[in-house]
Amino acid sequence: MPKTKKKSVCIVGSGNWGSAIAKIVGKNAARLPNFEDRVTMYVYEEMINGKKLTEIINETHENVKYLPGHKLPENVVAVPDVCEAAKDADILIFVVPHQFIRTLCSTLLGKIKPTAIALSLIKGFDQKEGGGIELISHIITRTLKIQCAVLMGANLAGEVADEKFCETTIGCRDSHLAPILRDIIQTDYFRVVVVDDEDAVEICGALKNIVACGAGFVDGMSLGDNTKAAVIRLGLMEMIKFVDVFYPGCKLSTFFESCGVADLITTCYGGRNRKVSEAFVKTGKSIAELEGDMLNGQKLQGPITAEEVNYMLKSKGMEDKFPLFTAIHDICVGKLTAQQLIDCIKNHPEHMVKIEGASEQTDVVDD
Ligand SMILES: NC(=O)c1ccc[n+]([C@@H]2O[C@H](COP(=O)([O-])OP(=O)(O)OC[C@H]3O[C@@H](n4cnc5c(N)ncnc54)[C@H](O)[C@@H]3O)[C@@H](O)[C@H]2O)c1
Ligand SMILES: O=P(O)(O)OC[C@H](O)CO
Repeated sequence: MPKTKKKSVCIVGSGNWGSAIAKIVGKNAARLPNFEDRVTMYVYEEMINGKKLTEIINETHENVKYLPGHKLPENVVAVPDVCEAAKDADILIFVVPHQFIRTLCSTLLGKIKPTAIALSLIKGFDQKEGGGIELISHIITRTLKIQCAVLMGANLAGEVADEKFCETTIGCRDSHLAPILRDIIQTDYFRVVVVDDEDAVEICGALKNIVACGAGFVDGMSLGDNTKAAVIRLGLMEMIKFVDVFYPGCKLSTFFESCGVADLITTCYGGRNRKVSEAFVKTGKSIAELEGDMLNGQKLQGPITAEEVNYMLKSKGMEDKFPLFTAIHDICVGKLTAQQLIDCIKNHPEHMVKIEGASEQTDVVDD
């Protein structure tokens, strides 16, 4: 029987989530016979107390800046040059803040194996000229001409690194590739469900970050749990509508996977977007300033995603159909105050009589 060639894995990114996933992928690669032991991890180089972060990671096996307190497996090797890190990889796991993906893809063009496949863990979109958005996995496929599946879920990096039980969703249309991706990711505490609805999985991961900002504004104003639940529910309804309108053919069932309602909940309670948005209301500082003050180099995705979505909604004249997404964007850029959030959603299009045959208008009886 011919032996199947072992697959080599590269993790493109080494932030908070990149490092947490490196812990899992490194252990799985060393444990499973189908993968090369050595996993490369592209690290955007920076100096920490006069020493290169790559050197610190390779010597101490800890990403002291983005995931302090957690040991990475010794077979995970930090590499500062992305082309060097990716050149031999059969599987490229992309996990950088979404604002950096275009540049990274241009750098990698022509420098990777043509047979490589990608898995994107990146939550966000990119603006397309002329008023649209592009999914990050589509950018990877279009630029690098390789297949790209996605992984999204209720996965706060710190909790995953602590090995607390959670679920995740892989969106992959290729039935041959799906089990390979599942195997490199799954552990007994990190359980994987694979669905074929790739685009919806990715869109859920991006849009929930906008809703998390809304949840943070509500917390900042101490409006309580009922209001926060309303924002989360309206956010979910806008997420579903967004997919329905712009990506028809996706499945409603995808919203009930970890990438949907579960990620929405965890981000609206424990995420960075929520935390910074709460501080935005309480301190009056700008989002950019708070990101710098509070996140030690980690990056917020919600406000930029709100801007990307708004760019598209505006160009299509559809801002009023998505009042929550629109209000959150307007608050982030200072066009509205957080206190105006509730005014924007109290007449939400979701608030209607949902009984077939009933009139939307209250009948007025003349006397
Ligand atoms: N952190 C989480 O809990 C979590 C969980 C699930 C998904 N995600 C998603 O994963 C993606 C990556 O998030 P993260 O938490 O790993 O990153 P992060 O927020 O920790 O971002 C910091 C990373 O960006 C890198 N960086 C800074 N400037 C750069 C540049 N110019 N070019 C390339 N890289 C640069 C830094 O070196 C660092 O590795 C995001 O889309 C995020 O939404 C995050
Ligand atoms: O910390 P956030 O708000 O970027 O959210 C992190 C993850 O996406 C949660 O799954």
